[in-house]
Amino acid sequence: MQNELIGLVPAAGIGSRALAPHEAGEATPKQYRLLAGQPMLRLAVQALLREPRLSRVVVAVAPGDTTAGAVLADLQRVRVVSCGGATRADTVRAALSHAGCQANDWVLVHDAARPGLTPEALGRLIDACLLHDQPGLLALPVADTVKRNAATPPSRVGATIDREGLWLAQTPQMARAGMLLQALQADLAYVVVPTDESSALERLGHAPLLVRGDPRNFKVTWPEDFILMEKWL
Ligand SMILES: Nc1ccn([C@@H]2O[C@H](COP(=O)(O)OP(=O)(O)OP(=O)(O)O)[C@@H](O)[C@H]2O)c(=O)n1
Ligand SMILES: C[C@](O)(CO)[C@H](O)COP(=O)(O)O
Repeated sequence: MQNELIGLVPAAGIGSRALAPHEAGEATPKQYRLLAGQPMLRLAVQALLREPRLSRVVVAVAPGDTTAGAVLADLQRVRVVSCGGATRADTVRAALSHAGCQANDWVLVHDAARPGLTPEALGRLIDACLLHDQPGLLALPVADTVKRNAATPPSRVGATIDREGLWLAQTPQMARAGMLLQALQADLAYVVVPTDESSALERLGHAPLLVRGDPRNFKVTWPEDFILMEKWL
């Protein structure tokens, strides 16, 4: 049997940085906020489903979350699992165990907060990983001059960082399911939690491929990002 390509969307975050200062803690998690009339999670899942090589998409939500089931109910090839954890890495690790995939299947982990994923960028990532039989991720070379903040407030420049060779990581990040699960399990021994799948793989000595992403695939993180993403969409 051929190895499956499976989308995995961690969607158990609360979107704290997306809250405007006046918004209460009761606000809707950002993945369910509407963009062009559609919940952001639904748009991110649909972006994956547009790729015919993906056999299915698994969406991992926080225990007790009933919203995802409702907003994704009519989509084929989608399964919601309630195994969200305290960090994104915890959510992805648990979802891998619930996804029913074989060790050699490919998993494409994609943020619910990146609804602007283009079919071209997704296709590039899959082509590269399959061609080289290597894990990989979408990313963009840093275009701006990079500053490090000084240690003491107020914010001021502590140093200018050489941007040569620096890339900003996006998602999807693609790897064999077995390799990724092993990396995320090994990672439990570290104090610093990996913020993406690539970091976990790097700690095991892997060097995921950097595949050119797309500016439209930015992560909706701050309140003003909703307006920008809506314009793109
Ligand atoms: N415990 C967590 C934390 C994050 N995520 C998911 O990881 C993706 C990227 O995370 P981010 O954009 O940082 O989302 P939040 O953690 O929700 O945002 P914030 O850090 O601002 O609270 C999102 O799809 C988010 O739902 C998750 O599944 N489980
Ligand atoms: C995985 C990721 O989107 C890569 O840029 C990012 O690391 C996740 O966001 P977070 O802010 O680190 O949770």
